[in-house]
Amino acid sequence: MSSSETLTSGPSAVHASFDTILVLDFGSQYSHLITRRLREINVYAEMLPCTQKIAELPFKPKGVIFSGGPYSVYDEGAPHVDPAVFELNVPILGVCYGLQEIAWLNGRCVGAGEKREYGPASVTVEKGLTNKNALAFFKGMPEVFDVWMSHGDKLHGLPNGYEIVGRTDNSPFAVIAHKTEPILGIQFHPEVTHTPLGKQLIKNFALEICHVNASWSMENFVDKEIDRIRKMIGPNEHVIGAVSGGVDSTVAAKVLKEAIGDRFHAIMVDNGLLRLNEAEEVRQTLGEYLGIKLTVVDASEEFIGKLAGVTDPEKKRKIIGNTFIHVFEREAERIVSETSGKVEYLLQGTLYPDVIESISFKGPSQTIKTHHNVGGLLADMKLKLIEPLRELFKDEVRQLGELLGIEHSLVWRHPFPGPGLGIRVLGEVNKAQLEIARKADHIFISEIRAHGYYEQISQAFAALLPVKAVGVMGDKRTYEQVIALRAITTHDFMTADWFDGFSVAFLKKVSSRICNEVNGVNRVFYDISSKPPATVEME
Ligand SMILES: Nc1ncnc2c1ncn2[C@@H]1O[C@H](COP(=O)(O)OP(=O)(O)OP(=O)(O)O)[C@@H](O)[C@H]1O
Ligand SMILES: O=c1[nH]c(=O)c2[nH+]cn([C@@H]3O[C@H](COP(=O)(O)O)[C@@H](O)[C@H]3O)c2[nH]1
Ligand SMILES: NC(=O)CC[C@H](N)C(=O)O
Ligand SMILES: [Mg+2]
Repeated sequence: MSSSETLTSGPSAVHASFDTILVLDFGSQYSHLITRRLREINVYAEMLPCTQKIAELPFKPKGVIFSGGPYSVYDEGAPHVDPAVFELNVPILGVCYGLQEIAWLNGRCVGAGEKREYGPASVTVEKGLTNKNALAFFKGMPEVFDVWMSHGDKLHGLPNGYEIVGRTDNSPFAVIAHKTEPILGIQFHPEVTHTPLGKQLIKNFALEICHVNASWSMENFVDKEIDRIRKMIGPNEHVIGAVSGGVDSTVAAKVLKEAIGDRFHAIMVDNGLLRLNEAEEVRQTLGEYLGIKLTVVDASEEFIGKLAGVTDPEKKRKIIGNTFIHVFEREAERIVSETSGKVEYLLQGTLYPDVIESISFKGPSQTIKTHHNVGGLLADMKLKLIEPLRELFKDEVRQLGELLGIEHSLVWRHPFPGPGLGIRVLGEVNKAQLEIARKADHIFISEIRAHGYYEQISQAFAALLPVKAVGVMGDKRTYEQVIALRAITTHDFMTADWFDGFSVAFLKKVSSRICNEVNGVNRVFYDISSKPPATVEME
């Protein structure tokens, strides 16, 4: 979602207003959890790749955490920090690979262990500790505590200037601390919930060793952000915003509305791939609840025309993404001519996970799907981006939405992808197929709401499969299509489970309503695939 030039936060009030802990990512699948845990205790944290040049840091952190990682520090080509990080003179905590990195840079005392250690272990704090930073790190902790390990390498000695302050049966160097400097390393992972007191340790590092002011909260964030945006835009300019009715763009739009009032122009594109009554409902709710005037641009013929005859999912996604760009280009021109004002900025609802994905040390992962990308507008339209949510996780966005008084149902809406029904009608998309998918989806979601399942599920939809099956209706043979129902639960949409809470009676009702009410369908399947190996959407 975010282009490479926006990897770091750019001009932001955040660092000026909140003490920041920097997490340097060595590619662990848990790296972002460190950031999460800090935010949960009201400490602002940001993650950057471990290769970040310290001289180019856009802010001065109050402390640095080195994450875990899949590599071995002694391997050729293994990632290493810019040694200048030690000259920042701020506390450092190394986690797993991070600990090994500290040991490697200070005496090369790391090698492959005889035994790999995955799972639970128990740390015993050294008796009679006098190390000031270790005492601060263990503040409020019992002498023995459970932790979760995941490593194959280990320290085979102490790095210069360090001492052991905690050990486990298998790891004599489970917790080490520099004798005088505030630098610590731990072999276990405090960020995972399997380390029950891990959050306390992270808190101790941030508050007792880095002495951060733990003031990060949505309340504190929002006023500053609105103020920053207002100043950035100035008193005369207009801003165009792509608004879908989804949580992210709705909250972002509300922030802009607060900042610049009617100089914010919300645009929703009716791409013909929306759900039943969606454009009208979004127009009403945004107007009614948020006082935002939304222009719905009907571009359905354009989208559906361009999709004619295309069956390849990636081609479909690219066509949809590009067509969005054309529509926004035209809209920006229209606003310029109607207001005779300047339109320099485009609002986008980019979230922190989108940013994290693009900064991870692991580098660009293989493209599974091309997400339709309003960020593509950047190059084409010469518009600058305003991304008020680019530092936030989804649950923080929801919190912010509630704080801004956005109606509950809008804040807790399931996500709906930009390409919409275009990727839920599998294979070729045309009006007739869209109509079938739209009706089936409406029945499924209405029943989910009626049965009180909506908030137990992270996302649900019906998809139309491009296959036909034989059936019998009113004594007549039918040869019709198949609807697949999908409902998932997930924390972050990176992995997901299929929802296993539907009652049999519910499934019977949905299936019977779809077959009876939607012409062209004679079978209904329920998708019981998790992600991975499946994905949430089917295309
Ligand atoms: N039909 C649409 N009209 C205008 N903009 C759209 C449309 N669909 C998507 N977008 C833009 O694409 C962005 C990304 O879509 P995405 O679905 O990830 O976010 P969202 O719709 O705001 O929230 P949610 O993830 O809850 O659906 C949106 O924030 C919005 O800016
Ligand atoms: O705005 C979007 N534009 C897209 O192109 C897109 N593709 C998938 N999704 C949503 O992303 C989440 C994960 O979906 P997948 O497991 O199918 O990748 C799910 O919530 C999907 O609905 C999209 N959202
Ligand atoms: N989880 C980690 O950081 C693992 C670090 C290193 N690759 C090891 O196996 O010890
Ligand atoms: Mg959406």
